[in-house]
Amino acid sequence: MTDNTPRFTEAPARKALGQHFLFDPDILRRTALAAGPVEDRTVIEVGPGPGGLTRALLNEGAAKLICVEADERFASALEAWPEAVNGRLCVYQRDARKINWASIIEESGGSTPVMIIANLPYNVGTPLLVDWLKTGDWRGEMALMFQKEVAERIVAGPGTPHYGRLAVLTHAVCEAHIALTLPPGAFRPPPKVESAVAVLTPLQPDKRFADLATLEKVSTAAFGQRRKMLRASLKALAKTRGIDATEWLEACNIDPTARAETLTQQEFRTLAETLARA
Ligand SMILES: C[S@@+](CC[C@H](N)C(=O)[O-])C[C@H]1O[C@@H](n2cnc3c(N)ncnc32)[C@H](O)[C@@H]1O
Repeated sequence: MTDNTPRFTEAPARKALGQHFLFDPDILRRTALAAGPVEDRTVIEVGPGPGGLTRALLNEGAAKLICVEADERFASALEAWPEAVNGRLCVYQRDARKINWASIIEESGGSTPVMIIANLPYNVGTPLLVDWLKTGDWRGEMALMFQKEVAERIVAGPGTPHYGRLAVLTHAVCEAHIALTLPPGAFRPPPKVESAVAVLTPLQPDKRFADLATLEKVSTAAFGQRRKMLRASLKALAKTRGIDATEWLEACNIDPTARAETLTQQEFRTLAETLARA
């Protein structure tokens, strides 16, 4: 197998683009396979950089690999790879925050559900994830490298310190666990903190919660003032719908003096459903 991965010294890291690169073949293979086999699948990779994970995904048999990279140095190097020339690798030099994912999947001839596997730039990882969670029809399994604390916020359950909006939104549509934790020294240049790969697997369609927009409003309000009782933290949101927060909570069989961190996924769903009907 040809290895056209440029070496780190050829392209100094750009801090503003959150560039911390992986070169260890074992780590790259484990990341590529963290969400399951990629063989014969269409995969999206955001931020391929010098292409270590890209090469691992191709070596593991991804049928179509769609890469979105903001840095023109890396995008143009990847465009010269033989897989890009023969169409198996599709490179888009773009800002991933501005991508219409459904249209690039169609344009590149990919098949759904599409896996998303990426070592994400720290500053854009969370908004991208929230965007993908809200996308129902084309997204499949995801294996996403974040700073460890963000990965912990994604997989957290009720009553734990990292439980918040991100966990509530994630568990509305996916199961999630941490597959791999990496020390700063695994990257070049090393970041300041540890990193971890969060694996998200879509729930069966009948187990998914459809109204993520309302769920996001409820969880954002509830955790926005996480030390407050729910009757206080949800007061302003309830008012926008002309309802009383205490009555709303009681109608959902939730103690109005409880705090957001104790609510289960089902209780958040019930709150969102009731609010949407108000
Ligand atoms: C943490 S590095 C990962 C690089 C490579 N995947 C690896 O594991 O070695 C993040 C990559 O995302 C790219 N990037 C940063 N912001 C981006 C954006 N908004 N859209 C697309 N790519 C972006 C960076 O240029 C960089 O290549």
